[in-house]
Amino acid sequence: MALCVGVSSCAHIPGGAFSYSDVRYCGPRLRIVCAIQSREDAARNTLKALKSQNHRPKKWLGQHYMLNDQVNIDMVEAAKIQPGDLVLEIGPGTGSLTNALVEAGADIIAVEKDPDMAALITERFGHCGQVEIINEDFVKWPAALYMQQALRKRFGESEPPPRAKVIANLPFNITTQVVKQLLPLGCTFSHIILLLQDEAAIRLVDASPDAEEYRPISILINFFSVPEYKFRVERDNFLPPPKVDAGVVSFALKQESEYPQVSSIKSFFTMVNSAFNGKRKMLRKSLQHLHSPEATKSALTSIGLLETARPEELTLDQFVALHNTLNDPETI
Ligand SMILES: C[S@@+](CC[C@H](N)C(=O)[O-])C[C@H]1O[C@@H](n2cnc3c(N)ncnc32)[C@H](O)[C@@H]1O
Repeated sequence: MALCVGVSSCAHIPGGAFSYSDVRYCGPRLRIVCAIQSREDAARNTLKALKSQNHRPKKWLGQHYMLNDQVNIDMVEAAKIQPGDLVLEIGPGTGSLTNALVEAGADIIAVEKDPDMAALITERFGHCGQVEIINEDFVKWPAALYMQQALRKRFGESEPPPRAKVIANLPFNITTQVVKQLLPLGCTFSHIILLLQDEAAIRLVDASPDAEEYRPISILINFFSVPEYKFRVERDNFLPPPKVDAGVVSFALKQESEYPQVSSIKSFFTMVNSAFNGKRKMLRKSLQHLHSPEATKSALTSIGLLETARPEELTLDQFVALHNTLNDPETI
């Protein structure tokens, strides 16, 4: 538990607010926590920061800024941030979520694509040893490599190897890409907390074959993580308000030893993607460029399914069994 033992300095931050630094006791070490603005000022400061830069939110970058600091605090709580945690934030924008992370005592690596916002957040948090700002497009940024190096630099070769967390009020247009990019990185990240379009949030956590939008990404999510829908966020909490409400989702990432046992992850997902290419087609047809229809029929019946099975009828475990049966020469 972080115990604030004294205010040590006070500084002005863009947007007219005052921030302060304090000293916290965090387990074995004392830690300086900086740049905390008063909670009720979050919306006002976001507006002022944008105005001071004459900044109009850029639609093509999905810039919908959070005005309700309680949402930021709830996201930080959902990520179970502890003082000293290393956190990757995607798209910090004006820094309202960054501020909540700083307040929780995290060290933050914030990747922002918009140079204007990167400059604004550098001005706001550059003085603070807790925040490193990187002006890059996240989808082209080598997240695993950079974060592994950052973990080693902070924690050395300690055992078990420490993992970072990811938190983001994500631009909606890169949601799927980010999920696909980050979920297989269970040796680097332990938890990923994302604020998404509510419809996407519900769809991503509901990976049962009965779900309307059961797709390869549903299989991918459950293969690499344990997803959980956390809470809904009404659209009027954002500036400008988006056309739809949002929702917060948490993914607890599995480590490699916890993945379902398949002989090759690559060939497993090749099979899953091929299966759904022919959605509503029987698997014996959609998989015929990988396995003969006879082999698929025989594998399906040997794992207790009908030889007419279609991809939307199979659970993750059944896909795993199908893959392993089809790829084990002795069982066919
Ligand atoms: C929905 S806003 C969230 C801003 C801020 N975190 C908040 O909660 O108010 C999304 C942010 O992501 C940034 N962004 C958009 N595409 C990005 C990308 N490919 N890589 C990194 N940042 C991106 C935008 O410039 C914007 O600052």
